[in-house]
Amino acid sequence: MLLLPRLQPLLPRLCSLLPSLAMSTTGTFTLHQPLNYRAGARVQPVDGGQSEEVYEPATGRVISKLLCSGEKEVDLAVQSAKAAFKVWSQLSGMERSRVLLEAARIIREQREEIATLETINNGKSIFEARVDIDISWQSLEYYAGLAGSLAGEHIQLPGGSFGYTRREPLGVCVGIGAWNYPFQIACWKSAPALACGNAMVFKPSPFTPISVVRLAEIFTEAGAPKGLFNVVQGGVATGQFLCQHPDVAKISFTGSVPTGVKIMEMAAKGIKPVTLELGGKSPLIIFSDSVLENAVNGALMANFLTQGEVCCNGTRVFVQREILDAFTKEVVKHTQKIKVGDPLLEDTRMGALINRPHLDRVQGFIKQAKEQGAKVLCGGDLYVPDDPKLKNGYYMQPCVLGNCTDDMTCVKEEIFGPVMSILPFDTEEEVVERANNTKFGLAGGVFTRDIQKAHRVVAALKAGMCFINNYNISPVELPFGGYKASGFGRENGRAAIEYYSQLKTVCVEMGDVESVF
Ligand SMILES: NC(=O)c1ccc[n+]([C@@H]2O[C@H](COP(=O)([O-])OP(=O)(O)OC[C@H]3O[C@@H](n4cnc5c(N)ncnc54)[C@H](O)[C@@H]3O)[C@@H](O)[C@H]2O)c1
Ligand SMILES: C[N+](C)(C)CCCC=O
Repeated sequence: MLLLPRLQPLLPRLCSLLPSLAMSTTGTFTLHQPLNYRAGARVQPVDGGQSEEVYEPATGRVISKLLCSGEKEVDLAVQSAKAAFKVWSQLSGMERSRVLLEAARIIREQREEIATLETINNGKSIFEARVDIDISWQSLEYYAGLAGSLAGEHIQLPGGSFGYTRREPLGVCVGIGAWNYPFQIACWKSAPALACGNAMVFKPSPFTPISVVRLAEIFTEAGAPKGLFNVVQGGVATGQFLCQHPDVAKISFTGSVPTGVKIMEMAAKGIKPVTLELGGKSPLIIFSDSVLENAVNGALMANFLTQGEVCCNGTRVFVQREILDAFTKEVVKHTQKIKVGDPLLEDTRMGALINRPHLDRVQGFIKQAKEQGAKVLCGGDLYVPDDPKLKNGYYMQPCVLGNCTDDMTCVKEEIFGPVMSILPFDTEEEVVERANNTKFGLAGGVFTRDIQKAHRVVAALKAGMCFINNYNISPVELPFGGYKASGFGRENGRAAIEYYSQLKTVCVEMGDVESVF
């Protein structure tokens, strides 16, 4: 019941939007409304085939069912986006900006409701879900700010002739999302796409289909043309229909490396540009001259947000040998204090993992780590909360592994769970070489008081998103994306504009035509 007083002022609105949310504590929410959104309304897919159960990770309950969209429904969504694109792309940047600002305002106003939905469907703590929703509306505000200033160049040519460039939208963009940050991923994709004048069809992960439909409703409420942002639900087949659709101009994908490869293959066939935000196994390097408390807090931030299900997590924690014991002792002490349990309770800091198969997979990594010689310094076991309604939830104790070496599976593969591996090192040269010895290149972090060393080391890291003396903060002004197998293209920051627009060059002759013939 802890959230109810906080939700009280919103109750009339919540009751009208999602009747069961107003009554929700963990274990009470159900949703029977359609989960597709097309042409400004929730709809059932015209050719909905397979039905998928949607779970509440905190309890293991089925809370909704989605119908996977087939080829016809995908086509209707794309046609709806195409129609909206005709109108939206003709607006000025300032006009588009106003709609995005209004959407950001509505998200702020409904922060608690959306964060609650996210927590119920994803399993992350309400504390974190609120931060995700804040980052989401900030993304809309940021691109609303840029929309009015998107412009080309004027270039003088001989004899008074000149050229100019126009920054134009691409058309209908497809967004495909992962389940760890459902609402935030949709905002990171839709905000720059819409600011540039595109329309979007978004497919969330079938594990977390719920909150993105709220985003679609909010865009409509904010004054976007009907069809500007559509949602189709489904898994592999629905994603493939989207990627292969001839009227889709661009695909922005967040997910695993193997799926990223398939997306790129499909995009290649249609010569469509792609943005790939893929997985990682990022290094966090802690030098002996770090402020120990900051380094420990940084390592916790780098490993345990969203139950460790974070693409850019710094899961290979390299610690300089002089402080290995002191760092390990502190990090274990703090990890043991992380409150695991009901994600809707205010003091919970780690909720439930996304589903049973994923929890089993993470447990498998820990078992294998032990077999390969790693030592469990804390956590790693399944956690069964006392509250009977949480008995079938997907909980585990956050885990710190010591005695790790670079060749262990837990150090090489993305676990996507709350498992930190500690690796000792001696010299700067050695640690840079080991940190880069991975197929991934999403992120990296350095803790040191030596400013020259900090910049030298991040310059040497082969990773797209580097942190000095912090980790996993996400200002929307900063570009985010990977090197190597972690993908390419950028979300956030001005850089994302490049990936949602194209440049037209216009050459203007002011004199007569001098033919060479
Ligand atoms: N770099 C980032 O920004 C970022 C952010 C979040 C998650 N991730 C990565 O995502 C992975 C976890 O997410 P996941 O399990 O949802 O990934 P996933 O690759 O299994 O699925 C991602 C999305 O792709 C869809 N999909 C699956 N196969 C498809 C196909 N053949 N064609 C079209 N669409 C298809 C899924 O339905 C889902 O919506 C991790 O590897 C994580 O690192 C990366
Ligand atoms: C908001 N974070 C923590 C930087 C995560 C970004 C998305 C990666 O999964």
